[in-house]
Amino acid sequence: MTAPCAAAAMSQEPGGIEARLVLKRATFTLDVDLQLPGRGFIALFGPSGCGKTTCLRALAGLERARPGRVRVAGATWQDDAAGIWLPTHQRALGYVFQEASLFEHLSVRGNIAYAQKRVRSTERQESVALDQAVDLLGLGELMDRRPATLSGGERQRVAIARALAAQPRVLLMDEPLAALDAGRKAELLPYLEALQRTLAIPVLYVSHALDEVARLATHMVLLDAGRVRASGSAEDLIARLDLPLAQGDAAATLIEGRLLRHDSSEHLSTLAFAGGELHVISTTARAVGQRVRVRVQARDVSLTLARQSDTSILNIVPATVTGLREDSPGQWMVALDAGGTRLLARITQRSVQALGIAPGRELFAQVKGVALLD
Ligand SMILES: Nc1ncnc2c1ncn2[C@@H]1O[C@H](COP(=O)(O)OP(=O)(O)OP(=O)(O)O)[C@@H](O)[C@H]1O
Repeated sequence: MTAPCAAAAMSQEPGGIEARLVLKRATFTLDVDLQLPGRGFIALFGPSGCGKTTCLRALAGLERARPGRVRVAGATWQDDAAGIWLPTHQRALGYVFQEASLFEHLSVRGNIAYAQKRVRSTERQESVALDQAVDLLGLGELMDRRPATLSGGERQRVAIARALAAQPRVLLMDEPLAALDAGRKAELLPYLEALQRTLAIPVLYVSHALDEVARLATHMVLLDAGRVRASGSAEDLIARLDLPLAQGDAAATLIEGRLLRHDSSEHLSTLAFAGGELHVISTTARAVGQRVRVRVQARDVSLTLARQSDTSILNIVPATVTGLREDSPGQWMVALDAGGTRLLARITQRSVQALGIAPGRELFAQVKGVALLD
């Protein structure tokens, strides 16, 4: 944790993360080859036991992959072929666990300062960025408090700020919300979203909660039994019919757009995306032109062959069917392309037959619910 780098809104040199990791255990083998972007939230996603934590620990050097090769932002942390192995404390990384282990005898300020001290003084050029991290995590009011007086969510915010104070080139987060109840999770998520928008370093984020991933992830790695089943943009992976994410009640798609206007009397924002416009209820006024991301659940999308006019549904988008698959008895998942944006609709088998739904069919997607994510 000694190299200089951006903590918050400063730019990281290009390079991203490259990792070739093979780690064999008695009943499990991690065998992955990852090329990941140099910024954004990268979700490591998959069922329990698929190797998410092992992958994070191997990247951090807490466990030794053999063979292994890890490069982060141009720095080589491990290359067995070249005889290079950096122990964890020499890797410029921050690690946030399920439960924050803070120094109980130090204040919040003391905890953060401790991490900052570990960065060599010649490399400490990021104090502005650190202030930003403290700001982003809303810690201003808490700086003099002792950990014992903080809620679980507040402790996690301190743990994240402390990890950023070490000027990491990558932030590793292992299910940081898993130990929190629903209320605390909801409190912490907006802070994570702020980090997602602002941090110039990549965040590898382990989770098996699809709703969390849908809110935060820009890139996704889907792991299955120690191997990479798919890696790509969260928008793409989440909507692929050949992957298990586009299944059941939780199936949803992510749409990126720009805010066109906001009507404060109706609390209605309109955003433009590649497939047209979407209206979404929003109680906070936002700057026109701002990038916004919305989530549309497959169960909230219905299909019509002709554009409806006498309907309470505001969002009607022309789309083309790209594929379909049986989702559960009597229910089908239909994949759609709306001007290059992926959408999913979950409809009954009877409707599939009645409307003649098949790849290439042009129709209209009626979107009943749109949730604004950031
Ligand atoms: N210290 C260990 N010794 C032996 N096997 C282990 C050890 N730690 C984990 N495993 C096994 O390695 C596999 C991958 O575990 P890992 O914790 O990486 O999975 P995970 O995807 O993070 O799971 P979860 O979502 O439940 O946290 C599992 O089969 C697990 O039982």
